Amino acid sequence: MIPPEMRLAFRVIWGCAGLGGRKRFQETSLEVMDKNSSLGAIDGISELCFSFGVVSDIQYADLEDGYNFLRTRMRYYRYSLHHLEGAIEEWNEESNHLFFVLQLGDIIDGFNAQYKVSEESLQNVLKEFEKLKAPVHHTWGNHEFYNFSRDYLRNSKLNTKFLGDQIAHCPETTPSENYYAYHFAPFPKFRFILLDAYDMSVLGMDQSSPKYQDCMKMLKEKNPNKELNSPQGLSEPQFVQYNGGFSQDQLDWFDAVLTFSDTNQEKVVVVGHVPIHPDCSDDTCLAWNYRDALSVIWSHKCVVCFLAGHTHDGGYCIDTHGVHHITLEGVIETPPESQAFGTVHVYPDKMVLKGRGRVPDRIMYYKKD
Ligand SMILES: Nc1ncnc2c1ncn2[C@@H]1O[C@H](COP(=O)(O)OP(=O)(O)O)[C@@H](O)[C@H]1O
Repeated sequence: MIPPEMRLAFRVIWGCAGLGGRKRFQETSLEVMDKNSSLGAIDGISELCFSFGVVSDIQYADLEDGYNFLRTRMRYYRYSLHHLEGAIEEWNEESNHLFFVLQLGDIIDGFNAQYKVSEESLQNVLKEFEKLKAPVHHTWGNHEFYNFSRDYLRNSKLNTKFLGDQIAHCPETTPSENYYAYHFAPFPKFRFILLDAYDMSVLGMDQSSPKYQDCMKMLKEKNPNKELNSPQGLSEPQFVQYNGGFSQDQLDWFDAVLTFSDTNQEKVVVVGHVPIHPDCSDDTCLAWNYRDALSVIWSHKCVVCFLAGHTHDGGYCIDTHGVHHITLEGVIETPPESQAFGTVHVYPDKMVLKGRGRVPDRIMYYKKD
């Protein structure tokens, strides 16, 4: 489904020519290339289709700055809201071609729950997002579950499943209500899939449910430590409580959507809070069954990239199947003098991430058929 505010722009673009809006966006495309030397290295004749914003791990709390668990990184709990404010101002300046923003999860910090201010803090952050001229797609991370139950999230403004598309003649591409995942096509031949990386998890779940019991059993089999957040001594260090994974049910749905996209010759961007490739993340921050998600992706040709957050340090790799993996630098560990967000410009042959502050620029060429 195209958000109402995008429909006019969409019609103008699609009315222009072939793979979308060539005349309308050519000027913008050259402007983007000129502004940044590393992007300027690409031949500027490629034409912009649309753009989208990315931001991750805002983790807002009305608290003094403090360290992470390992005391290696400072967290700027209060300033994260100012960083978001700055990002929204810049995105609004790009609003003629910015179709939407992806919020990659951990929107407020778990400390809010301890101080019983989760709802208030969430409102503060959502109030900032309301200033954005484009719609926001929200992903759920571990900190969503430190603050809220899954049932609460389902009925909250963090549930943006209503922005998802339905493919009527292909019912297997409709996600189940058992996990928070959906797909949407903002532009002809481009599809975005939001995955639920805490579908299998011990966070935010009704502890009397069979699913919770199964997940706890699996976690304890993989992690014998008394403290389930500790990866100490594990051969598979991703099996800690603050990570999660994908159910077979969700993976089957994911596979069905990618089959549709392959047939429809689409380019696909996959989004989840938790990274799924060891070369773009710390081993302790990967999804429990990241290999299963990679196998699904690798059995299709349509996936261009996987976008994640969670690790805060950021990361990038291109895997053996030509899929790009970007782990976005977290807003929460970004000092006031810097920034951490980006805009991805989508072209017929590549996607170009224009990073701000700690987020580096990246060029993601599509695989050759
Ligand atoms: N190595 C570790 N050993 C034990 N507990 C840990 C370890 N690393 C993190 N934790 C705990 O796991 C939880 C999540 O860690 P944290 O770094 O805050 O996650 P995030 O990066 O998502 O904010 C916190 O309660 C933290 O204290």
